[in-house]
Amino acid sequence: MSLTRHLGRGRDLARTAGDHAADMFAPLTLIARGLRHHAEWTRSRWASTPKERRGPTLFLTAALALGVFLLPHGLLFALVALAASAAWAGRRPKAAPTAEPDTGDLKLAALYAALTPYLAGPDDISPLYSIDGHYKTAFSGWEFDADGRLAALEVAYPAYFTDTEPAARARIEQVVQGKAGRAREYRFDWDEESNRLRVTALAPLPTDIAAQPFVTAPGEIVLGFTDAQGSSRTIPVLQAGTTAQQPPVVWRVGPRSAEPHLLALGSAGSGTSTLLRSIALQALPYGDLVVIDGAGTGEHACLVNRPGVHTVETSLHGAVAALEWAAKETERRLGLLNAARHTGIAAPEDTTRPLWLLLDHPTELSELAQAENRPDPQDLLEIPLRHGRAARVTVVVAEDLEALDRLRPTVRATTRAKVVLGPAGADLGRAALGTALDITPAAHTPAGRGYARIGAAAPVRLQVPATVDPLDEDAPAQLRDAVIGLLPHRDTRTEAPAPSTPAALPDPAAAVASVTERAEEMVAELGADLAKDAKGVRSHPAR
Ligand SMILES: Nc1ncnc2c1ncn2[C@@H]1O[C@H](COP(=O)(O)OP(=O)(O)OP(=O)(O)O)[C@@H](O)[C@H]1O
Repeated sequence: MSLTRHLGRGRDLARTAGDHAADMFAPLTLIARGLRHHAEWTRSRWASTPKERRGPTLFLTAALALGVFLLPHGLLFALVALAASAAWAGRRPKAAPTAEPDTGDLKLAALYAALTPYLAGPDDISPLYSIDGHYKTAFSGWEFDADGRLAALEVAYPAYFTDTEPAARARIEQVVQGKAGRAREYRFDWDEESNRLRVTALAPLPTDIAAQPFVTAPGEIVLGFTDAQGSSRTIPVLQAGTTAQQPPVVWRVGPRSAEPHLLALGSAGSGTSTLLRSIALQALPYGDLVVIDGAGTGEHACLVNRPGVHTVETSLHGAVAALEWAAKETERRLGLLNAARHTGIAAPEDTTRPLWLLLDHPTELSELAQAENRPDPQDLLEIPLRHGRAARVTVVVAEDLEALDRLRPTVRATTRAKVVLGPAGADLGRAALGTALDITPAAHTPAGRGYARIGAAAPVRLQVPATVDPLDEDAPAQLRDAVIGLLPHRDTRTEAPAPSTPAALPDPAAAVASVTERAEEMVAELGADLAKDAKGVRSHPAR
């Protein structure tokens, strides 16, 4: 007989002996389990018995035990009864703890199943995603919030998934948002190098910040507020009666700004006019405004006749006149600034005072202009848009998202600060911001909610401060008062107001001539060798 057979027989014998022993000791095990159960029951009853009743209970038990003991064969009967009841109690298998269905487990399994059709490869030998697979093979980390909602998730995906294609990404993002809850926004961080996707649910942005003076440097405009990731600083703001630190989305304007003009797009009622009003209130203490309300809804009527507001136009005729003046004013400023730069003298004060052209729904006027065969207001914006940065002229255009195609290429190309408000589909959002969003918007967004992109930076979330129309009687009185408090009055201007009507401003050619004259005088004083430079000033026409 070979050694292997010996070993095999030995194993069989040992297994048989073990089985016999288990059978033999089974009743004892049963009784022991029952006794343990009885002991636990007794302990819990004792613990739940009030202290004052413990003495009598103990006394009654001892009396019963003594009675049983004194009975003929009482002890024997008691032991048999105890063993029988222990055997009965021990017979019942210990009730498995009723496992609460883990909702997190169910949610992750559902998400895994939903992702499988998009991420499974039919020819994959060891697939991360398969019909009978488990989510733990693909999900490497997850977090749930206090309400049991998915807060963060890290997902691995196969290398063959086309993660560079926006459409493929969008499909996965839609599935994740659908399963994790459409009421929230999610940030999708695609790590293409390691084939991992990190999903983070984003907390809603505060909607209770009203219009107020913001702590910023001149030339900085607070477009709204974002999350900590979207801003490098915080500013103090009055919020719900207290001062809180909030991260602002700041847009810098002026000659050193790489994004001197802004385009705000949004669906109807999403809050683009409110954003324009918020910008106007922040710009007014340091600059002058020309407002064109193309929709003619009178939403900017609160600015009429305010110091620093040249005009608020709602008609095509008025808009064309104001924009023609703005184009000439841009040229006048450029001419004076160029001349001042050549001669080394300080530029006249009225050339350095910021001028803001705020246009709400200009495409409506463009259509009207086309029908009436009049100059298109958008064409008149060309000079301020192209040369506004040097001339301290800033253009802000607010338009309906649907009218994006009706905006002139110059307007779209030169407005390098972008805002999109309200629900925008992935394609429209990308067209408006010039890049794909790595955040999927929530199904319902409050007014003034959207995304901002300053230049080539990544888009950030944005909530515009509640800057309601003070003439809107439906708006809360508190919010209206906040705006009224910020509207300038004659005695609250921080700087001398610029001429109140466009016609009152000096003629650009005359102004250039006067600076040239002053330059010539200086040149004469400084000597003959500077005379050449003086001729140079004359030969530079105002562009
Ligand atoms: N940031 C905000 N906070 C609170 N309410 C806002 C905000 N933005 C807009 N609203 C409110 O939403 C409504 C619509 O706002 P608004 O008129 O600015 O939208 P819009 O995009 O200009 O709409 P439309 O294009 O139809 O003119 C108004 O009642 C306004 O008070």
